Amino acid sequence: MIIRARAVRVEFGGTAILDGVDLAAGRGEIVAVAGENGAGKSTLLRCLAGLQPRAGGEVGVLDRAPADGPGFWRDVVLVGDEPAWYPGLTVLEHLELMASVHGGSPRMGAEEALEMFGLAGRRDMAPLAMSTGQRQRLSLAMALLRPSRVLLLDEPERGLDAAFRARLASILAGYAAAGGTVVMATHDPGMAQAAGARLVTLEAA
Ligand SMILES: Nc1ncnc2c1ncn2[C@@H]1O[C@H](COP(=O)(O)OP(=O)(O)OP(=O)(O)O)[C@@H](O)[C@H]1O
Repeated sequence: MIIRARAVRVEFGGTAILDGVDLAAGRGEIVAVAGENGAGKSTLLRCLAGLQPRAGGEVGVLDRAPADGPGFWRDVVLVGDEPAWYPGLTVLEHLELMASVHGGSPRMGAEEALEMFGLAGRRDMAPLAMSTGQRQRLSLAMALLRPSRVLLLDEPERGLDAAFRARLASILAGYAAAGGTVVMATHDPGMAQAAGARLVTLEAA
């Protein structure tokens, strides 16, 4: 198993938000976590990313405990809240920066990412001058350009139009077909199904 969470418990202020949560994802698998607002999907993803202290249970990612350190983030990509954009850098330059930081082995070139994510016409813009959905496309493009083995996505469909959600489903299916593992929180079961995801529902604790 690439990802294994067992009996996870998270508390905020003494109240359990997650209790007895199990989740597993293998190589080449996409797991979509559904559930009502507040069920704890983002919290679970943060546990998998090693960013959320647990009151109980175990979490393993790539056979080790997730830890917020460079070794971990070389294999794992988390796309959650909107990232901070670098002032003065264009859309293309953000992608080039990501490609160069990741040591000459990006999963695709910056130009290819622009095409794949429908941003070719926005290449010279500042990210903050783009729409919400366009900025989400750029977040995803930067995540998919990096070499990785695990993608953790928190509502990746956020702000995306229907046509691009369909494209995202096929991009994620391709990532999994190449051996990657995806866990995503989502409110779009159709997109999850189109990606070939296994759907699990998180009940509020
Ligand atoms: N830092 C925090 N302090 C206190 N409570 C928190 C904190 N973070 C999250 N919570 C609570 O934990 C619960 C789960 O939140 P979480 O964001 O994980 O839910 P979610 O399933 O991702 O929801 P949504 O579908 O709205 O994104 C919520 O009730 C929220 O209020």
